[in-house]
Amino acid sequence: MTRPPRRPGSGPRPGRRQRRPAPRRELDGARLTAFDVLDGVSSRDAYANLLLPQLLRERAGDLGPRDAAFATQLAYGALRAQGTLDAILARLVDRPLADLDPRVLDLLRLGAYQLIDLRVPDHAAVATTVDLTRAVVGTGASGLVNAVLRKVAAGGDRASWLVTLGATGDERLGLATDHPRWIVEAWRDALGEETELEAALLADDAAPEVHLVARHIDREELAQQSGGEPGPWSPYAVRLHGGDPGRLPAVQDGAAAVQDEGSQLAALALARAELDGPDAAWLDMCAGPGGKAGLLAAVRPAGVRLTAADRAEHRAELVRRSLRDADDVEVLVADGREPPWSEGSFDRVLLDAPCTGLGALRRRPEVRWRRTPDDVPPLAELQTELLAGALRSVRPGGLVAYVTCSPHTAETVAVVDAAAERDDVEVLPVAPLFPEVPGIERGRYAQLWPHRHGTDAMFMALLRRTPQ
Ligand SMILES: C[S@@+](CC[C@H](N)C(=O)[O-])C[C@H]1O[C@@H](n2cnc3c(N)ncnc32)[C@H](O)[C@@H]1O
Repeated sequence: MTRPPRRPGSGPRPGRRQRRPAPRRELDGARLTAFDVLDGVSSRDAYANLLLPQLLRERAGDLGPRDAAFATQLAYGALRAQGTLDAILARLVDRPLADLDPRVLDLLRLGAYQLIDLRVPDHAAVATTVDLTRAVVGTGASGLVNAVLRKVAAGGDRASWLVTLGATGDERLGLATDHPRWIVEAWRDALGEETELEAALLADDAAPEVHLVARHIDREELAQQSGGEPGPWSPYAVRLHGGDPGRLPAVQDGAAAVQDEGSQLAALALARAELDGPDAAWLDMCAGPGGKAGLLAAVRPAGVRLTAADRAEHRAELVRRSLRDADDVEVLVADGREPPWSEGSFDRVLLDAPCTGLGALRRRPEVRWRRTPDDVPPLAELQTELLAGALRSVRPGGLVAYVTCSPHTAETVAVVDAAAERDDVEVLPVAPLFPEVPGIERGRYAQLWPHRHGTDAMFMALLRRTPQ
């Protein structure tokens, strides 16, 4: 094990007489880093996918690659498994979990995760968590942590605990696959059948591969440079099995970028669809941070001008960076519900709408516990208004691609079905644009799934504003 990273406030307090420290095992840097991620998520609403890489960068001198990988597994795994861990801990702690010091609860989650899901020996999981408790909370809390974790260990692994918890139906499915019950129900509804549901939820609980998009580099060359393989669906995708994509020359110089293969297909749906009449002005209406705009800029035919807009200034700035080397692009700060451009200005419009993100939970492990069903109706209202704005922005005969990284019916089929009731709107089927991708039909629309396609659960619909 490498040296544990120093944390602010962990040194001796000035002005106090130093007692000789009791001999103690060295703190485990990977576990400490995982704890710091859980603590940031609980106490400051941090995003684990931003905080963890930052901590790993800051502590690179102290943590070796194996420590970094273990810290990632621990932090992401314990965050994903929070519902199951809390159900177990609630059985063993003699007060509501909300009454515990939040740091103690996070330490219990970290220890319990190692016991029920990882093959960490009981004594190592318990002893390292007790050491960590002494260091970050104090000796007073370590007795409780020790006692509770011993009971978790005595209860066996996750499968045994599921039996002990006695859950059935959707509750069991949620506990087995790390999803709150309302998301289990939303995925069942979106899948439209039962047989694949558990596989879909399990795939949504696994760590995703990193996908690259080859924007201005031959993808075979990118595959060679990165040690990855061409993706099965997008002609621009390379799938990586490890390594830090930020170190690749092609990513550093903007010729390639990190982008889920499903997001690539969503941008390609707009670019591939046939269009009658002029085809010179494209709009990405909700473009921040610029992933799909970057691919659209790279694949558009010569002579097409791309406008990319976002309501948030800082997101528009990220789009500017993503498009820094592209000619004939314009980046605007604009609200798609009340756009500054004239009606019918564009031939093709991409609306990658703000959504719950239920299709990208693999990348944001804590989001499944942060989101609630109450988030859905206001987002559906915003999506409906934005789709009306997109249809106003496109010329008669032009195309709108409506995309979300959520499969939730209220954010997908319901929004597009309602728009399609208009006399001047026609639905175009998406699946024929991707004959090489099996199993994407969702009625007239398309839906990607982690268990079928190894991508985020992206939804895509294509609408044509019919000439009147
Ligand atoms: C799903 S993200 C878009 C991701 C982006 N297309 C990409 O591939 O990188 C949705 C974006 O919509 C923006 N947004 C939210 N409300 C908006 C509005 N009323 N008008 C324009 N943009 C909006 C958000 O700031 C966010 O950047």
